[in-house]
Amino acid sequence: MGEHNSLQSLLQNFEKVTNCIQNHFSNLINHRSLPPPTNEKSLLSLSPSLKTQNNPSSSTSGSTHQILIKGTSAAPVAKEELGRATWTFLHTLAAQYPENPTRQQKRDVKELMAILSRMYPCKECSDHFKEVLRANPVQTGSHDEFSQWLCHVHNVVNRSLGKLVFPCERVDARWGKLECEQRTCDLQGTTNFGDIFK
Ligand SMILES: Cc1cc2nc3c(=O)[nH]c(=O)nc-3n(C[C@H](O)[C@H](O)[C@H](O)COP(=O)(O)OP(=O)(O)OC[C@H]3O[C@@H](n4cnc5c(N)ncnc54)[C@H](O)[C@@H]3O)c2cc1C
Repeated sequence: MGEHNSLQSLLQNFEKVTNCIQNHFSNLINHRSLPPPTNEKSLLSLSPSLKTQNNPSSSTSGSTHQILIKGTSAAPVAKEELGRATWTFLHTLAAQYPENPTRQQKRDVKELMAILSRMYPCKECSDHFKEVLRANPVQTGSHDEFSQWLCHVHNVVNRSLGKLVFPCERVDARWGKLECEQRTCDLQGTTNFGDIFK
């Protein structure tokens, strides 16, 4: 009888601990999901071929392979967050832009800016950026030219948003190359045959 009671209280304690862990996890999951979860479940479907490719040992039985992410949906990205990420990308690219770019690199950078002005996923921003590009054609002649040009157009956007202007003589101190071992992050064309055909 005594043994039975202590086993029962042990099981009750175990249940409390598992409930507590479950609550923590569901709080964590709900915290990530913005906007608030609906009754719908988000489905992330993997095609059978993809699943087997990525994990050949996985079972392929059944007609569908679905991961159910209960009550979660990807949080929307704020315009500011997207802007900061894009400027980080662009200034890092400028930091790695070579002193003597190839013709292809010059073309690519111009095209990238043109595409950005058409496809940047904020219409108000891309419309404004089109005008900025028209008034300030991309300067691609060298590392200094491109990074100073980018700093200048970023300042044009800053001004239009009532933000402080950044001192462009400090752009190389603010933005560095991507941290990477053994030059594996160098822009394509800086260390290969591309340079021969400049
Ligand atoms: C092409 C483009 C167009 C955009 N157009 C709009 C728009 O029309 N309307 C809108 O609301 N938002 C727009 N944005 C977003 C906006 O520019 C900011 O990214 C956003 O408001 C967040 O600003 P932030 O103050 O965090 O710093 P950000 O402007 O994002 O800058 C990030 C960091 O870059 C550094 N920095 C700032 N200025 C310079 C500079 N001139 N040169 C080098 N480094 C600098 C600073 O350290 C700063 O913290 C645009 C973004 C991009 C990439």
